[in-house]
Amino acid sequence: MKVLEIRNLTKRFDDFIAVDNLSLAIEEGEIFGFLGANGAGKSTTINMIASLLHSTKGEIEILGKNITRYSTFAKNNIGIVPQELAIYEDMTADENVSFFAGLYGLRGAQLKKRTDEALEFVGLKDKAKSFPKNFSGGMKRRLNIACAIAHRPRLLIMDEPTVGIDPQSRSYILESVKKLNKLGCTIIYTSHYMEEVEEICSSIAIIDHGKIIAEGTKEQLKSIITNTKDIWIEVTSTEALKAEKIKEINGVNTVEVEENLIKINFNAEVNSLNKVIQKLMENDIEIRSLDAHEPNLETVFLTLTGRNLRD
Ligand SMILES: Nc1ncnc2c1ncn2[C@@H]1O[C@H](COP(=O)(O)OP(=O)(O)OP(=O)(O)O)[C@@H](O)[C@H]1O
Repeated sequence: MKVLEIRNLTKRFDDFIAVDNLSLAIEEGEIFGFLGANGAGKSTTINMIASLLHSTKGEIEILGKNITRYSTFAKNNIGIVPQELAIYEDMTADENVSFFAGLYGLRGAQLKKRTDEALEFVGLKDKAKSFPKNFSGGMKRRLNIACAIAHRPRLLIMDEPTVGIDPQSRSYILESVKKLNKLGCTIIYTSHYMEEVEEICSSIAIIDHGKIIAEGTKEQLKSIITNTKDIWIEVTSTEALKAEKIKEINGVNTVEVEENLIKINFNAEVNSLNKVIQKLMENDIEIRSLDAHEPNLETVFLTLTGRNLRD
């Protein structure tokens, strides 16, 4: 069963095309990673799925029903954890959750029960009567999640839910995502943290300039780049290094410099390592060690878009 199907979705802001004829389908039970650099079009797409923004063209179906024609059905089956926190600081935690659950039509004993369950789920039951203005960033995020799940949506959309929070809350959120998914909720998860996406997502789409440029399981995405290899060169100093000079070498796809580490992605069919080493020696850059690395999602992203996910 497809929880979400998007066909030829386009969003224009005047002359600018933020989402460009995008098609996508998500099967029930997935944790779907939606990856893209800043400005790639993720939030615009998500806002159209959540009916917060009108599309210029195209169709969106939730559980087989068009979201414009069946707007109440769509609303009741979607939960959204927005990038910006959407909680009221001067309402207690349980009042916040009840308020949002109430917007989905829950009332009386059921509203109370679902509110308690949602707070318990995110580990804030003992804070039900506290005000979020006294919460840490991570606790506010968790409350935001409780507000989005109390009405038990079949599809939960999480837009960068772990930005700027402590590691403990972060792992709490990741565990809750997995637990929610086991309970039958399908999840769309956007993040700038590639390792999070590798850890929890069963399938992934990469969006760039409003278009899906790759889609599949982690393994499928990694297999796109079997014709490349990653070599990390540790040097004593990168001060004299001109990364562009290395990038010019035939067979070098990307070069990243992190402190004393140079990460190079090569085309496996061209032997360019000798030339790279020669270039480093010419610039009096002393090599400490050299390691071959398995490609990860970061490499896939870099190879396909020519950019880091976090710029
Ligand atoms: N209301 C708007 N009017 C004009 N341009 C917009 C509007 N909203 C978004 N854009 C543009 O559309 C593009 C896509 O933006 P969007 O917020 O969807 O990107 P994103 O992938 O979610 O990025 P981020 O990771 O920064 O949230 C950007 O270039 C942005 O400037």
